[in-house]
Amino acid sequence: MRLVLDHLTVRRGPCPVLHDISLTLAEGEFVGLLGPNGAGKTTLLRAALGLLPAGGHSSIAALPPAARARAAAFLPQGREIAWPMPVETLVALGRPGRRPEDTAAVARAIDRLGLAPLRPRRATELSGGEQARVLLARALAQEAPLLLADEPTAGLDPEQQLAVMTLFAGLAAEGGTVLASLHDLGLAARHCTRLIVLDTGRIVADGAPRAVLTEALLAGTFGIRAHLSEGPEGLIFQPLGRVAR
Ligand SMILES: Nc1ncnc2c1ncn2[C@@H]1O[C@H](COP(=O)(O)OP(=O)(O)OP(=O)(O)O)[C@@H](O)[C@H]1O
Repeated sequence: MRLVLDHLTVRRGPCPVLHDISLTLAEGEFVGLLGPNGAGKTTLLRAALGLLPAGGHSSIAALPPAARARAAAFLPQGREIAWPMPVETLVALGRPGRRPEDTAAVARAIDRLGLAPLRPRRATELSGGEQARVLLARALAQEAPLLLADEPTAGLDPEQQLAVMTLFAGLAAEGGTVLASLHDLGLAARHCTRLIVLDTGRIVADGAPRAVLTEALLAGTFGIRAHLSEGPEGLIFQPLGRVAR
């Protein structure tokens, strides 16, 4: 499902923290939403979903609540689980209902995140990274055509980070639309089909990873210099140092 944002603007107090964002995400795209701390990534995701008051238009926020819940799944930034319930019960919260297809969707989400061994454990007794994967499984159990994820790889070990990026690329390859905020530019460069970079609430770059991650953008927006090359398995990106802005 397409996501269309048209002149989306969010104010916090007197200051706009998201300025006039217009973009269209198509089926089959895995888009990395990048930008330094405070750039507006979380604000954009939440406003697109209608979770924040915003000016302009979002095709998802405009839907009635039930249609919105079917259209879009959201992984918020907060990862702490407060409910002492078994992993399987928590994942099933993403897919309430007792039809066979609901049970199958929950089982698929548990399987996709490699959570089978943790299924009977109490969610509050898992490690931080394990809890993060449980919350992602809950979002995936919705099997919505659009997935918005706020820093989905934060707190995960390298294998699990790669697993999540591969999973998201697979969802896009199957026709889904994925928008994920990311701080790891290497993972974004390698796995995303498109990168959108925010800086102080505005889009400063949008396109294929190789075209977006220029020396000038890395220095001007992120304050870093980096190595970027084409490897046999895709782009290789390694931050090398800070630069004066
Ligand atoms: N409740 C709030 N009240 C006032 N300002 C806010 C509020 N929430 C966020 N902001 C401001 O909005 C701007 C964008 O914040 P946002 O959380 O969207 O950034 P981000 O790109 O997701 O950052 P990070 O990478 O640190 O998670 C920041 O300047 C932040 O200080």
